[in-house]
Amino acid sequence: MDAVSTSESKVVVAEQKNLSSSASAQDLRLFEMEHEKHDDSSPRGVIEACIKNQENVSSSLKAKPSGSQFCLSNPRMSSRWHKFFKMWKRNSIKRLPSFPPLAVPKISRRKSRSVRENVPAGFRDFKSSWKNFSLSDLKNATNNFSEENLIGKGGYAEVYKGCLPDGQLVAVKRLNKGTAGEQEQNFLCEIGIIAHVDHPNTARMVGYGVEGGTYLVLQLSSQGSLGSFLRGSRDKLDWATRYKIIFGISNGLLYLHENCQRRIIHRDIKADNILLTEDFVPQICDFGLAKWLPKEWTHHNVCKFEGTFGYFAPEYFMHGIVDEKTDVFSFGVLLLEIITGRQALDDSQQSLVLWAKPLLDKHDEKGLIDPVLGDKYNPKEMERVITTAGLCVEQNPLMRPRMNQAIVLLTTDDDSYNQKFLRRRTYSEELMDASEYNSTKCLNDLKLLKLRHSVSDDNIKTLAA
Ligand SMILES: Nc1ncnc2c1ncn2[C@@H]1O[C@H](COP(=O)(O)OP(=O)(O)OP(=O)(O)O)[C@@H](O)[C@H]1O
Repeated sequence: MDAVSTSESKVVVAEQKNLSSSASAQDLRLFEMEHEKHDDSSPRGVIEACIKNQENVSSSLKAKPSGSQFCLSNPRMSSRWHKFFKMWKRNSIKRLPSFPPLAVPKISRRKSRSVRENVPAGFRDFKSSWKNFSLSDLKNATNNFSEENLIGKGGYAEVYKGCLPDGQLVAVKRLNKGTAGEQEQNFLCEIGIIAHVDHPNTARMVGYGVEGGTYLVLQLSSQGSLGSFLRGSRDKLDWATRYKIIFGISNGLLYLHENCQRRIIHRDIKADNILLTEDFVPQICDFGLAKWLPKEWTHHNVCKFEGTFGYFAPEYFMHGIVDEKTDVFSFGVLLLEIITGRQALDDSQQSLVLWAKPLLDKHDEKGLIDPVLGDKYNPKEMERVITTAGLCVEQNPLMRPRMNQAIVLLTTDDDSYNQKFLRRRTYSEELMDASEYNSTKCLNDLKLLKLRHSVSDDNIKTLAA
């Protein structure tokens, strides 16, 4: 049996909106939360937009639609995503061959063109190749969801290895944690993001199932997760493989942040969410927490504190701020794990960032590098990865590189670029002095966090890293 991967340090620490001590920041957060509810750019927003479109389509066949009739402020819209899910389930059981948004009513060619033009961009690209699996298809594939087929467990789901009748190996993700409503929501969020994602370094979906639960069917990554190599008894990875993995993850993350149709922030970059193909090509998976950010937004504020301890950027747990730099911080933690062979949080809940910071500051490469590697690594590559990791886990987001800069840092020996970046850091350091991310503020916020959520002193130390 394959080793079962678990993410026990996964947390959902509940409402965090009162953490910020400033009233105006809170007001802004509440205002943004209100906007989030009507945000066309979130997965749910797009799904609502789709229903809006579908209703427009059907009414356009019956009567002249009034544009405002379907605006998001219409009270009927509030429960639409739920209606959508119900409709989907109903259609699904009728075994529609493809994802519902493509199943628009039959209309004339001219109307069809105007309908297509009205379909939100994301929905035009929903994969018609996705298969809709019945519950019995999935049971047959996974040997009735047997223990032997269980290959992973996360905070939201259990993942089973499966084999389709044509011999294709798949991973069946059964979203079975939380209430039925939460399962639906997680399912729609994940599917809403993954529909837009198409890159060699992101997980590939084969289909879905909505009968007797909610299921995502993904291509099987036969080497399992990077997490399973970093802990446990599997053979340790050599440096060439580690470097290939680092390069692939950085490309995948750059794609999500900058090159995908929408700006996607993953929010849960960690070793367990990096799958490895037979040839150790890394694929970012688990888009359950991912967020879309409209181009014009600098960042997003979240009201629910979700993610994995050990990978949180300080601005995220202190203020709920989500943007590219929160992913960059988690990517930095991941780099440190790959360099050192240590975990983001060890068995005694000590933070890797806290442990590594003094060594990074002293440029103590020998102290950082995984002893398993001995001297079997490319020193230039190692130096570049260490420098990049150090920058990515900077406490102040301004000092962290964007992913396109991280890739240059990881791949170039051009000292002038590195120096330019490091000079910018000096300026940012000055900014940091004036910023709210000073240690007193940080400790105050952490004490509040402790009071509100019974976080242990050890975790406070960890979070302060
Ligand atoms: N396509 C796949 N191929 C092989 N293994 C997979 C695949 N998808 C998931 N897994 C395994 O299952 C584990 C859990 O999957 P995933 O992270 O998607 O679940 P989750 O409940 O959303 O987790 P999390 O708590 O991180 O949100 C992964 O760490 C990995 O070990």
